[in-house]
Amino acid sequence: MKRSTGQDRKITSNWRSATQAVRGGTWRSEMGETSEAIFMTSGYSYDDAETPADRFAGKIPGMTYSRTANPSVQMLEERIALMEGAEACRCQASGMGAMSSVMLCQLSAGDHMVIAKAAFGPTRWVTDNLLPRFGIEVTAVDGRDLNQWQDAIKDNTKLFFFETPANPTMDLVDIAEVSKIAHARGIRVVVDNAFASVALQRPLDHGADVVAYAATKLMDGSGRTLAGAIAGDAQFINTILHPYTRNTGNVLSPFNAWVVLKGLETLELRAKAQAAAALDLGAWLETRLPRVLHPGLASHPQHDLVKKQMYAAGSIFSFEVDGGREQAMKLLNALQLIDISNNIGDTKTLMTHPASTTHSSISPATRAEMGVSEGMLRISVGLEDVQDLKDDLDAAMKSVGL
Ligand SMILES: N[C@@H](CCOC(=O)CCC(=O)O)C(=O)O
Repeated sequence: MKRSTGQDRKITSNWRSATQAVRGGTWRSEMGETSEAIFMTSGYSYDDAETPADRFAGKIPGMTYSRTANPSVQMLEERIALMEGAEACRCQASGMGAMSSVMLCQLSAGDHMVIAKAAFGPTRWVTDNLLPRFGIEVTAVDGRDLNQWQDAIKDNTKLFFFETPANPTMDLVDIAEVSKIAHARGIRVVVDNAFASVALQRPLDHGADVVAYAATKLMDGSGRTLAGAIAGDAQFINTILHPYTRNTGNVLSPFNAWVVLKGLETLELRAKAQAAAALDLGAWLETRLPRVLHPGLASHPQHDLVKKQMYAAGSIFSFEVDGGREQAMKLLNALQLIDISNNIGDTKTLMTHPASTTHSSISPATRAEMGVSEGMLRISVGLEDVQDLKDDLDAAMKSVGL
């Protein structure tokens, strides 16, 4: 591959996904390094005074300051855009940096947005507490019900936002149908795709306008760094999102961008292997517990939607124990191998009690409304041998009478 081949869309858009994940976006320095370079610099220097003036004026391309652009971050942005089938991408400092930016960059006082009520706790904190402070109205709907999306639309509705699968209820949203409803009224559709990842679901292919990520999760894949990303059409990314992030400073560090670049190289292998392990574990757990919420299982009410919009149901699922918070905590405490951890998308299997961790920032009433019960546990399946995970869960469940 030549030095700038990875940045040439005429070439890279013809590559298949595995090739894009390994080589897309790569821009080599004059040293010809094979691994992407980490440009740990905040600023840039110029050979003459006219060059920065021309770059700031947009007359010539080039870096000016790492809050605006950085070569390592730009390589990651191009790779993600390519993999998503998007025209452009901008990275953010964290997943919630991405979610808050994608809302705040396009909404103004007097606007209205609709969110699927089953969502990550801090996302609901932003929509329920922060946006109303700036005069932005939010309606939360059951994302599974197309009529509720339709009925929630007002003359000032600008944005539909949803997670699919949703954290941690595993509700799915029909991306194509909800996008049709939105587009009929000129509403932009943003999908938080962190639970699936681009390896298992490409929301833009199904009609969504923008895809947003905690790249912290499966994109990094080894639980090393916080990162966020937003991909979509060039007009939105470059003229609506970028001025917002450039001037408010929610940007990714070059080192963290490099970590995610390396993670993307193995994303497809990991996502598929972890999804297969999660399905195996979910089917086994279903023989032991009354309620396993896994869209890949035939028992999930939206199982058919997986076939329509996902390659596989993903590596994360939830289940419930009858004994509420007390029994859920005891089960976690009895684990020997699986980590008690409120994160997802790691090669290590992680389990958490959402009501007391990832969804603790929202009220008990909102949690109940979205279906996050006190007895719910969420598992993010890693790359260990599935039998070892079953043995660990089996012992823990027996110790709490399950
Ligand atoms: N999306 C992840 C991130 C876990 O984040 C936290 O546990 C922090 C929650 C907070 O800020 O309130 C997940 O769901 O695991």
